[in-house]
Amino acid sequence: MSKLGIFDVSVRYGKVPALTEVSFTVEEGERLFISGSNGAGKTSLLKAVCGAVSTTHGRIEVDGDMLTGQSPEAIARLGLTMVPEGREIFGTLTVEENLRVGTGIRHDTEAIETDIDEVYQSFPILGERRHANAGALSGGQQQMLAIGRGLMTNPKLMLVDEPSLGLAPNIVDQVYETLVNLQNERGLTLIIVEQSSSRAARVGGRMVLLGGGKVMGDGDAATFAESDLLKEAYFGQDKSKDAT
Ligand SMILES: Nc1ncnc2c1ncn2[C@@H]1O[C@H](COP(=O)(O)OP(=O)(O)OP(=O)(O)O)[C@@H](O)[C@H]1O
Repeated sequence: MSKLGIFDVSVRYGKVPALTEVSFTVEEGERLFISGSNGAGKTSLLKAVCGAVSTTHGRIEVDGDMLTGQSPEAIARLGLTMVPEGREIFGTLTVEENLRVGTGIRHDTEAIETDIDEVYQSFPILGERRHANAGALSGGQQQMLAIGRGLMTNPKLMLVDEPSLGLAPNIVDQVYETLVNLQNERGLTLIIVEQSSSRAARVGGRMVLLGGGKVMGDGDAATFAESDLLKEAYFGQDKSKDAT
């Protein structure tokens, strides 16, 4: 089970408000896109859920368990994992070494091997290149590796920060196909930061639109992609530009 509840959450960096009283819930197995312009608070929201930044107000719960105030490790043990923006893989380590990063504290040696095999089943190319340095992989393969590493904790809820960043559109298609397949196979709840509303609309799902650290809209991604609200969130009152 992994119902996520975000209630009146605020985050500040010193005097800079990043999120102001953000509230919404996410159902088990749902696919939710977080969208909004640069600086809207998307990454801060993911980090708050994972415990990587402290909240200054409000609470975050998963299945009624309070996440607020817990360490990132404790939150990961509850079944949440974050795939960071920029992927943060270790280029000088091999693909397999990257998957093993973070398993050092686990004692279930057999389960680790099973988890690695399952990642290779989901991403055959990673299995083929398991002994290659991760830095030698293409951008798309590195994104797959970052997602694969996230799977090593057997998450119920995966938060993915801008998986399309820096990738060619056809590679982005592949990354999303993989994410959707993983979701269908594992019953994952997915929360994905995606700046392109047209991309979110094509993949399909719900969208929470952030603007200036606040929720500006919450609804079907395809409906939002057509709406003025989206342009307002990206460009204030200037609706002449394209937010796609
Ligand atoms: N470590 C930090 N220190 C100070 N201010 C920060 C820090 N991280 C983010 N901010 C500020 O908090 C606000 C929200 O930033 P955040 O990165 O969450 O937005 P975002 O929607 O993810 O933006 P982007 O699309 O550019 O990644 C911005 O005003 C940003 O400048």
